[in-house]
Amino acid sequence: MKITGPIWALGAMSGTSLDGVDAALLRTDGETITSFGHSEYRSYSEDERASIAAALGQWQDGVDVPSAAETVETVHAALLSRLMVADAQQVPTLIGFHGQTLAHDPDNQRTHQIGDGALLAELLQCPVVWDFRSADVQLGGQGAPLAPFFHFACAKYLSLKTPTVFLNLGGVGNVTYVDPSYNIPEANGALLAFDTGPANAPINDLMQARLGQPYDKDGALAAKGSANAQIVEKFLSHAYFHKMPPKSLDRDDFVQLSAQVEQLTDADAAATLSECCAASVARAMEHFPKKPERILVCGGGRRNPHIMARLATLTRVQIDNIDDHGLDGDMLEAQAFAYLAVRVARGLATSCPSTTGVGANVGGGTISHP
Ligand SMILES: Nc1ncnc2c1ncn2[C@@H]1O[C@H](COP(=O)(O)OP(=O)(O)OP(=O)(O)O)[C@@H](O)[C@H]1O
Ligand SMILES: CC(=O)N[C@H]1[C@@H]2OC[C@@H](O2)[C@@H](O)[C@@H]1O[C@H](C)C(=O)O
Repeated sequence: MKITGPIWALGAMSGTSLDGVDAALLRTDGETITSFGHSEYRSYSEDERASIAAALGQWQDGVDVPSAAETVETVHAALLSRLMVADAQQVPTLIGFHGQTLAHDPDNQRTHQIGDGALLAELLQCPVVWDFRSADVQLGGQGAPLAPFFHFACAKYLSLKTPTVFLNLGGVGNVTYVDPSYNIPEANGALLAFDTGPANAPINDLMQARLGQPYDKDGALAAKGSANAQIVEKFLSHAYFHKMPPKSLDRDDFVQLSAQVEQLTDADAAATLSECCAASVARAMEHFPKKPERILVCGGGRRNPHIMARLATLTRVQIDNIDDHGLDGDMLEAQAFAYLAVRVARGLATSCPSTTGVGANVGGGTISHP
């Protein structure tokens, strides 16, 4: 398809925290953000979440995967079809569909997202860009994070002038260091991105297992406890923190952390896991070329005042909720995949050496037409 100017694109992401699907409209030419459109969130029901959780870690479309893939496809189809007709002024001509990551192992050049984009293209009667990560990992990259080019565009949209960090606190945490004084995102020094460590996933798992709740609302439980310093120290000695970026994580790469807090009270366990999240972001600061002026936090973790306070203390950098800058911190990832879809359709790169460690700029993603 030929794209000669800004179009409305619809992006969707089902993230590693397994809470639900975000979908958002964005008007862009794949370089500049023209405007942000409607968005909607659809949480997974307990059964849907359980079907996906049961398939985590699987590489093949085996016995459990079809039901998880079907869940992902059905929920996306319903949500996306609503947004396609939400506003006659925002009708999308392209969809960016991330799917749900079940497993991620870039060292062995593999990553697995479920959800069939070709099927969605048929159902929605709209071209769908999907399978964004495979090309990058096959070429030796990390395949993640992929939001950095979009973060660069957001920095321009916000007219930022100084080095800024975008921090996403989802199931896993990831950062993009942006120096907006450069004109092209691929330029060396303009972008550096990597996963910081586990963020909400271990906290959610703890809350579910011990209290039958999906997450630690407002960090209330963590705020009542004390972090176990030994466990945090051991966590920070993990080889991942000694690796140079770019680097990325699978949701459950730190699964041993959950076992380590087993003996702690609920509150101390939540405080310890929250501290690990904040401490791993503080560690990430070591890799940035310059001290950023501020960290703009997006993703569900920005709603956790306990983690936000610990971030401010540990990083000694101003921590801002990205919403206070006029963006919607819940929707950045969905918007990122709308943006990346347009880039794929235009043959532009979606990752580069400083964002995924791939040898040269890569345009990932497959386009399926109805
Ligand atoms: N009020 C709140 N208090 C504490 N935590 C919250 C709150 N609201 C959301 N969260 C956390 O944020 C999570 C959702 O975050 P988000 O939607 O950014 O994750 P995701 O997109 O699934 O993950 P990823 O970025 O890893 O793909 C919830 O599962 C919960 O842990
Ligand atoms: C393999 C995979 O799905 N990774 C996700 C995950 O969730 C957060 C972090 O880990 C990030 O690297 C990535 O998602 C975002 C959207 C990204 O690619 O930028």
